Amino acid sequence: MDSKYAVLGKENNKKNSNGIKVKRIKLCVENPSKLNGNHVAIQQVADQRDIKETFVEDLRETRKSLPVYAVRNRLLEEIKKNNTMILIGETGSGKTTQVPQLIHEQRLEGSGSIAVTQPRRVAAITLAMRVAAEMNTEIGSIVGYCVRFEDVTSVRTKVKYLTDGMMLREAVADPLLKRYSFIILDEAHERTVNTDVLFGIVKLAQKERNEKKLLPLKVIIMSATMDVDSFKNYYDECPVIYLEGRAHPVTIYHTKMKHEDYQYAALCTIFQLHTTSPANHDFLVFLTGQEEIETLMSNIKQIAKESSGPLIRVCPLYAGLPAAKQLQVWKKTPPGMRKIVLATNIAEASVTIPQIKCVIDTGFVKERTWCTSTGAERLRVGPCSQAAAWQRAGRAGRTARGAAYRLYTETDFGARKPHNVPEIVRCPLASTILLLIASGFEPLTFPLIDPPPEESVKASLLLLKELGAIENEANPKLTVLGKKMTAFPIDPKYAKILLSAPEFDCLDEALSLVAVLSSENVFHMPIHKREEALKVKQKFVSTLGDHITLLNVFKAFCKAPLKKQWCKENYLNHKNLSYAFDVRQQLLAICQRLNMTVTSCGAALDQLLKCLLSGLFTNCAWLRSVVGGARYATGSGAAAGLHPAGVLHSLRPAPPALLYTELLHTRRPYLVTVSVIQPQWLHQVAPDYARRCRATRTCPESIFKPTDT
Ligand SMILES: Nc1ncnc2c1ncn2[C@@H]1O[C@H](COP(=O)(O)OP(=O)(O)OP(=O)(O)O)[C@@H](O)[C@H]1O
Repeated sequence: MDSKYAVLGKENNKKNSNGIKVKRIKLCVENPSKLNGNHVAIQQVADQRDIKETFVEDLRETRKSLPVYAVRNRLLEEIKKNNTMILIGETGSGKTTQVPQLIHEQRLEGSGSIAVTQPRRVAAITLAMRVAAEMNTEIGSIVGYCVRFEDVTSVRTKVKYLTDGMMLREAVADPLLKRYSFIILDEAHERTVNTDVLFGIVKLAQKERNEKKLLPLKVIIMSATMDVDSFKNYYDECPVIYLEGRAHPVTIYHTKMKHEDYQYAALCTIFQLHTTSPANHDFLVFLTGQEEIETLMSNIKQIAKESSGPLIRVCPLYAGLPAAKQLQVWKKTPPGMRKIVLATNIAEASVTIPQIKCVIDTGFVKERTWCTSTGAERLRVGPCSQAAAWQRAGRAGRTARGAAYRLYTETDFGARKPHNVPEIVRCPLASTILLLIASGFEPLTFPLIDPPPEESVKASLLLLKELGAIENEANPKLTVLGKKMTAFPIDPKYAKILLSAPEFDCLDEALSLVAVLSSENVFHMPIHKREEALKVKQKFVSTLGDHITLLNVFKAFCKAPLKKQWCKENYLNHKNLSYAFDVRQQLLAICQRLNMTVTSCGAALDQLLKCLLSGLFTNCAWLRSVVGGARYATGSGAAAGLHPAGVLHSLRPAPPALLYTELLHTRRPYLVTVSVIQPQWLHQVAPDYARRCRATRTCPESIFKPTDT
C-alpha cells in the first residue's frame, strides 16, 4: 500500500457476535401519509418482515466488529478537517453503512442532511433498511431512500440513500444541492455516467457554495477498488484515507482450465458445492441477464429433484424485477434449506445478503455500448473487470468467512482490464446531456474525470436537437418540449414518444407500451414447455410486430381478474407485467401533471407505430438480403438479423422497413422487439433525421416517395 496516503486502523478478523436477543424492533412506517413518497413502495418495504425485524443488540455488536468502527474517532477528525476526501476500504469494512451514521451521531450535518449515492436501486433500498435498523428507527423517517419511481423519505430524513440517477434529477431542480451538507458518492469505481457527472456537479456546487458563503458542502468519495490517482488529481489533490482490515476473509478459487460454456460450468459448480457444503451456506451466482437467470433457475429446480443435500430455494435478482421481488432475496430460509441467489451485476457492489458464504463468479457481464460514429447501441456480453471480480468476491465475506469460486483461470483474471471502462466513454449520453443543460451547465465544457469522445457529445446533441429537446447545438438551449422531457425519469427518446402521443391520438396505448418496454421480458418460455408456450403466445401475436403484440399482452393483463393465475396459464411473467403496470401509473401521473389528454387510437395502430417512430427514429432498419434468412441494415450501418424470439422472424415476405427497440450483440447481432413500418413514415415524423440519412446514404430513397396513407 502506498505510504504517502494516510492509513487508519488495524487488521480485524474478529467474528461478529451472535449476541443475545434483547428487543425486537419494527421498521414499518406507521403513518405513510406523512411521507412525501410513493405509498406502494412503502407498503412493499413494510411487507419485508425478515428485513425489518431484527435485534438491536445483535446489530450493535456487529457494528462494533467492523473495521470502520475501530477507527471512528480518527475518521471523524479527518471528516471534520477536510471538505473533500477519498475513502478506500475493503468490501464489507463498513464504509457505506457506518460513515453516514458516524457523521449523524455527531450531528456534523447541522441543518443540512447526508446523501449517500448508489449506482443501483436495490443497494440504495437495502442499505437504507439496514441503517434504519441499526439506528433503531423507522424507514422513511431519519433514514430514507429514493430510487426511480419510489421516494421513501420525509422532512425528518437526515440520512438518505439514493441512486445516482435520482441525485442527478435533484440537481436539475437545484444545481447547488443546498439541502445537503454531506454528499457521499459511493462505489466510485463503477464509473456509471450518472456518478461521473455527479463528481462534476458536487465539485462545482461545493465551489459556488463557498463563494456565496452558503452552507458548506462536504464531499466523500468511497470505494474498495477505485483508481485513486485519477480521482485525487480531479479533486485537487484531496486527501486519500485508507482503511485497513476487512470484516471476514474470503478465499478465492480459480478453475484450472478454461470453460467454453460458463452457464454449464456454473450449474456443475453449484451442485458440487451443494453436496459438500453445510445447509446454512447460501450461494450467490453472478450471471449476465434475466434470460440466463431463468434458464439456470429452471435447470437447478429440475436437477434438485434428484440431487442429495439440503432443500434448495432459488431466488432471482436482476434490475427488471419489481422491488418487492428483489427484496425476497433477503428473506431468511428455514433451517435446513439452502438459498441460491442468481443475480446480475446489480448484486455486485454495496449489497449484503447475510447468509451468502459462496460466490460463484462466471466472470461475465452484459454491458451497453454505443458506437459513436454510427449511433448504434449494443448490448454485449463480455468479461468483467478485475475490480468487478473483487467486488463480486466481496459479497461472500460479509457476515462470516466465505469463498469465491471464479469460473475462469487465474491467467484469464490477470489478463482482464483492472477497472471498469467508464460508462461515459461507451454509452449514449443524450439523457445525461439533457439533464446537464436543464441544470444550466454547458455540456461541451463540463468538467469530467474522463471526458467522453467529442464526437459522442456532438452526436448526442444532434439527437437531442432532432428530438426537438434543444435548439442550437453549438450553444444548446432547452426547448419547451425539452423541459417537459426532463419531467419523465426515462430516456428522452421514450419521453418524446409520450409527449408526441396526443398528436397521434394514442397516449393511452403509448403509456402502456413505454411501460412494458421499461420492464424486462414479459414472456415466460420454460425449456420443457416451449412448444406449448409458443402456441399460447399466438393469441396475442400481431403481424404488425412485437410492439403491438406486447400491447395486446398488456391490455389483456390489465383486464384479467386473477392476474397471477392468468399469467401462469398464458406463460407470461407476472412480476414483469406488474412492474409495467406500476410504471404506467407513474408515467400517467406525470402526463396528467403536464395537462396531457389521454386518448386512444383504437384500431388505428399505424398511429401508434408512427408515434413510436417519433422517438425511436434512429432505430430504423432496411431489408438488404433474404438469402439464408432476412438481413437488415440499420440506419447506423450495422448489419443484423431478426431475433428468433420476435414475432416477425418467420414472416414472409420479409418487410422492407422495420423499427426496432434494441440491437443486441450476443453471438450474432440481432434486432430485438421489432415492428413493421412504412418507409415513408420516417420522413413524415422525423424530417431532419431523414434528410441527414439521405445525405449519408444510410436509408433507401423510397422513404421520400409519396405515401398512400
Ligand atoms: N442487510 C444486511 N444484513 C446483515 N448484515 C449487514 C447488512 N448490511 C450490512 N451488513 C453488515 O455490515 C457490514 C458492512 O457493510 P457496508 O455495506 O457498510 O460495507 P462497505 O465497506 O460499504 O462494503 P462495500 O465496499 O462492499 O460496499 C457488512 O459486511 C455486514 O457485516
